[in-house]
Amino acid sequence: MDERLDADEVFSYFATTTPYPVNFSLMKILNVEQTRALDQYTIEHEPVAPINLMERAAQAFTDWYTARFDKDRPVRVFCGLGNNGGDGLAIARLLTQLEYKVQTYVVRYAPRESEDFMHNHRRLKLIAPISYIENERDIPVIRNREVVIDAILGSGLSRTTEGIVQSAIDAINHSPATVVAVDIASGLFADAANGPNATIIQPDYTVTFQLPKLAFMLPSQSQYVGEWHVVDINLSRTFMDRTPTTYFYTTEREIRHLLRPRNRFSHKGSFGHALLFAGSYGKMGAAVLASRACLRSGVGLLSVQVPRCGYDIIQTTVPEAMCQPDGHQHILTGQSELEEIDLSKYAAIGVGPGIGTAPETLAMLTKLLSDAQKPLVIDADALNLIAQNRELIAKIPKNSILTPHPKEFERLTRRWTSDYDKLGLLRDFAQRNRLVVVLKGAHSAIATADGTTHFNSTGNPGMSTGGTGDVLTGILTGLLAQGYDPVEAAVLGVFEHGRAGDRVANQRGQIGLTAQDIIESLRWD
Ligand SMILES: NC(=O)C1=CN([C@@H]2O[C@H](COP(=O)(O)OP(=O)(O)OC[C@H]3O[C@@H](n4cnc5c(N)ncnc54)[C@H](O)[C@@H]3O)[C@@H](O)[C@H]2O)[C@@H](O)CC1
Ligand SMILES: Nc1ncnc2c1ncn2[C@@H]1O[C@H](COP(=O)(O)OP(=O)(O)O)[C@@H](O)[C@H]1O
Ligand SMILES: [K+]
Repeated sequence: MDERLDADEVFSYFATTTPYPVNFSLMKILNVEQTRALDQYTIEHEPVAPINLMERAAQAFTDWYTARFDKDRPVRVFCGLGNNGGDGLAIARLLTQLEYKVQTYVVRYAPRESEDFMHNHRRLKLIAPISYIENERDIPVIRNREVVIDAILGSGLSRTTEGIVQSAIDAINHSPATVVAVDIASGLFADAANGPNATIIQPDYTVTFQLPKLAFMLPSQSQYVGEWHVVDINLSRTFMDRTPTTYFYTTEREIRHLLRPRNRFSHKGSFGHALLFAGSYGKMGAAVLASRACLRSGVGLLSVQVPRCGYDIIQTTVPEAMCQPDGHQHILTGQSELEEIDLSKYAAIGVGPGIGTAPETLAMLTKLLSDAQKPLVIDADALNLIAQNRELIAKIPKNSILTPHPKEFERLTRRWTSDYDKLGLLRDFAQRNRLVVVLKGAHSAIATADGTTHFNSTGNPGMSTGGTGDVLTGILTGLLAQGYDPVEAAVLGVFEHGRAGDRVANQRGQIGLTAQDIIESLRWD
């Protein structure tokens, strides 16, 4: 895109090239051009002088900082020459005025400074000394217990770091200090892959302005992000609402819009009848977990198709569910022992947890994909079977929800070269096949048929334990049965699955968390 476009032109540029996405997602992830245009639009239309907007940003950062760090911890603020550096200088002034022990350094990598940098430089100079880093000798020794505020480069990064910037970043990374990045770690591209061997700040925290950045969602970038927080600096709501994007971040606000309250006169018929195909000999736990999670997600009625060996297990551990044993003792074949399965009876169908990859199960899945008239939830071994028989992809009912973890997604597509490549693969796969694909992990990414991707905000590493994916399948099947459309079901289900995991982690820590705990912690109000 032409960098010279002004804020209004950016509106019309994106409005004509990007589809307007689903309306329940409020928190957007904008790209670098859009972020710049958002600043510019706010400056022109609020209106607010750029220097006052910078002051607002510095104040928001300082409020965040002072709520967490005591005055007795020495602070070293490293500033570049652009507006990120200007933020750093203003932060140094505000902290000095609050009697923090601040030392400020300007990394002089170029001959020119931004206007607002110079303004804040003059103001800080009046109350505190400023040191300049022009070569390696000027870099201070950074000690334990100190805090480094990294304001060398922000979202204006346009090339890989080098020279004295690189040396300063290396020194900060090798120091024992706690590092807090202003807006984004210096050297990290906000929405594109960094080349190999790039020198980038590795912060403990990133305090970013207004909206999260795409890089924050990606596992490979996490060392350059640390724990991240968004601070509100009142950038134009109008611009954010009107600017189309394909990336969203799901927070509790969106979820409140999605949840449907129950009508006083509702009955179990109002919440759908779900069917789960799950389990095989030795993997009946997956069927139990998915079934219980489905029931805890508000489904009206649940039936479970399991191999004959699973009949007593389901009947005793999930008494609320009806159980239909397969004709086979150990695996699902689709040949029901009792009666022919009439798919039309079910409001939603989930398939995959623990089913294994036997040829008879493949035959059952193939028939299910052809016969199903509604979107399915497809997980685990069902995905592995599809990956081994890729011609089945075209048979998946449109708008079905697929829930691969990264390995399963790789089997369905190919190995990716970077997390950005992976996001592209995910979007294309969902769009081309008209599916909803939940790529699971930290910040699970939900890609939809219209080309948008929703990143989840809940969940924790305690959830990396066997069976949590089966729980998600149960949840999603339960939501589809209640009439949520597939995108809503995926966004809502993934969020609540993670939120339940966070409740458990708060109560008993991450390490002891199990999949069953997640089921017991689900809440929908
Ligand atoms: N524009 C605004 O109104 C606001 C901007 N804010 C701050 O401004 C930042 C963006 O400011 P800028 O656009 O000035 O960007 P930066 O502060 O990131 O600096 C960009 C400058 O550095 C140069 N540069 C880029 N890559 C480099 C590299 N690898 N090595 C050396 N120099 C490099 C660029 O040519 C440009 O001159 C944000 O991250 C945020 O911290 C905040 O104050 C909020 C308001
Ligand atoms: N670090 C993490 N942060 C947030 N959620 C996580 C994390 N690790 C795993 N999860 C969640 O736990 C679930 C794991 O699913 P999956 O890999 O299919 O496990 P399983 O096959 O054992 O059931 C997914 O929903 C995933 O998003
Ligand atoms: K920075």
